[in-house]
Amino acid sequence: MAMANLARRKGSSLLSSETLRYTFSLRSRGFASGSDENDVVIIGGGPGGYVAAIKAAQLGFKTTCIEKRGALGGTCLNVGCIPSKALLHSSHMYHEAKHSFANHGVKVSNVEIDLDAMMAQKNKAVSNLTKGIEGLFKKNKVTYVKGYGKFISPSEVSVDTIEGENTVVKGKHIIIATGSDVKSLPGVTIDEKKIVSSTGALALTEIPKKLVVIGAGYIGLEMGSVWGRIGSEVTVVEFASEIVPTMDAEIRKQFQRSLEKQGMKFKLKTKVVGVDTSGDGVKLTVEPSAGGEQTIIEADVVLVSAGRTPFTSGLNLDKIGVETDKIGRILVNERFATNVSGVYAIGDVIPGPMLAHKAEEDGVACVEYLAGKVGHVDYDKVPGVVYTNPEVASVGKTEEQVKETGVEYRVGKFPFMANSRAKAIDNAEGLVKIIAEKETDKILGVHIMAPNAGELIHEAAIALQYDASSEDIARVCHAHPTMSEAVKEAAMATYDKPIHI
Ligand SMILES: Cc1cc2nc3c(=O)[nH]c(=O)nc-3n(C[C@H](O)[C@H](O)[C@H](O)COP(=O)(O)OP(=O)(O)OC[C@H]3O[C@@H](n4cnc5c(N)ncnc54)[C@H](O)[C@@H]3O)c2cc1C
Ligand SMILES: NC(=O)c1ccc[n+]([C@@H]2O[C@H](COP(=O)([O-])OP(=O)(O)OC[C@H]3O[C@@H](n4cnc5c(N)ncnc54)[C@H](O)[C@@H]3O)[C@@H](O)[C@H]2O)c1
Repeated sequence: MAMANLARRKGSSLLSSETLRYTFSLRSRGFASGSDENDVVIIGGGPGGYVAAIKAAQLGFKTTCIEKRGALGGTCLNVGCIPSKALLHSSHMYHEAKHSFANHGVKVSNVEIDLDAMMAQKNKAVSNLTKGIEGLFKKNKVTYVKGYGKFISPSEVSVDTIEGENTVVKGKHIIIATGSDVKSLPGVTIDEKKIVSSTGALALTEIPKKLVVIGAGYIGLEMGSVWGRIGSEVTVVEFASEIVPTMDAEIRKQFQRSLEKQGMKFKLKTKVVGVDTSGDGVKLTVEPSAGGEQTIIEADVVLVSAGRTPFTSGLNLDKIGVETDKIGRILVNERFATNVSGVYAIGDVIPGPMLAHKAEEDGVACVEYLAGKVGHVDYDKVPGVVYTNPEVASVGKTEEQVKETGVEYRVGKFPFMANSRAKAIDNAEGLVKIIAEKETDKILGVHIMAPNAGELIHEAAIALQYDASSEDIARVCHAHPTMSEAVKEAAMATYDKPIHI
């Protein structure tokens, strides 16, 4: 995705005092007409769709958002980011109480897990947040239609509402934000009881004694951590030769060791070739990815987390002629326009990282372009975080990717073992790794493994966005004692020498 010039974007940003004038200019261009036709219609109310809807309304567009599930927030709020992070936090607290409190002189006895209470807390978090978005729609005057949308023409969407009626929503611009769904595996039928997707894994009613996870990616490692911390024996079967294949190799190796120390078992270079659910549990037949001798793994529950696939089912894309690629992703240009005039797409349904914050950025940029402004998303600088313990966060290129470009580079590292805050709290696993161009010292990638890596990474994200050098970070005064000082020291190690090792 082309990167817009930030300075230009700043220059073109709307001051609130200009909003009225701007809205008037939209009207004079035929927008916000006062008829029942919308300026912008969005199909899908996930992080891409609902953020695009709010931003469009804020820009003066008459906006309608159509969502089929009866709750806003999409996969992320309902069955993704939020419930998984709620369970990760609760299970972490249990694990800490059981295994770490005593080291800090906190004695607790009879630490027990109350699964119903844990699920209730997760459900409360989800429902508060989804209702919050409805509130934001009202505040911003976004019309919310609850139902399944399908194209009748490039400017008309027929909606089967959840009340059982049908209505047609018209728009000058229609944005497809229908997200993604679980990628199924041949011969493995998800029943959300014994064989579950992430959705089922977020709502199990009993702690499985044995959990087998298919796919060592984001979902497998996060959900495997949740259930492993509260008692499941977790085995992860991964087709590739490594876990999270997109991660920097050095960080990935340390990460795998850490998960193994926590009890997670890995069967790498292995594929599932058969599933038998006829007995009490599940029997999985696996064999080496390249073929070979078959073995059986037994499980009470199997989680299928081998990726997600764009969701466009029932939209009638064929009817209006919207082009997709071989794996069903909608093809768009740098302004998120499809090949059909007036139809756009954002989020998980188009190419790029399948992440909530990326979908949000797409949504904002797409409607900014519609408003004649300059949108901005740079897929090379989207941070990624695996919310395990420790967390692993990264932004920019891995060392392997930099090597492939042929650019000469330097690497600076700093372990949390040498960070005073990490030692003070007795949580010093992990490191910061910075990769910078040798000639210019420009930062190319930052990788962090630490308990709060998902928060620490944003300093690096800003640095990358502003083309900073490692010396730029190193010369910024960082508060003491903080984990962030490890980022500064890693930066010092990149262009010169660190102080504390
Ligand atoms: C278990 C799990 C954990 C995750 N954790 C994270 C995380 O921690 N951080 C992160 O960044 N990402 C995470 N993700 C990924 C994140 O959820 C997605 O990247 C994000 O939700 C994509 O947003 P979206 O708006 O493109 O699509 P979605 O969130 O999928 O929203 C699309 C919406 O469109 C609706 N829809 C579809 N078709 C129609 C139709 N025809 N008519 C009306 N409505 C329709 C759907 O009901 C859905 O609500 C996680 C995903 C999962 C499954
Ligand atoms: N923390 C987060 O940001 C977060 C959390 C959860 C999900 N997500 C998003 O949701 C998407 C889907 O998550 P996911 O974990 O399902 O996918 P993933 O792409 O992260 O990982 C899938 C893994 O399954 C492996 N795999 C594929 N086919 C296989 C097979 N037949 N047998 C064994 N292994 C196989 C792949 O090699 C890969 O390692 C992610 O790509 C991510 O974008 C993000």
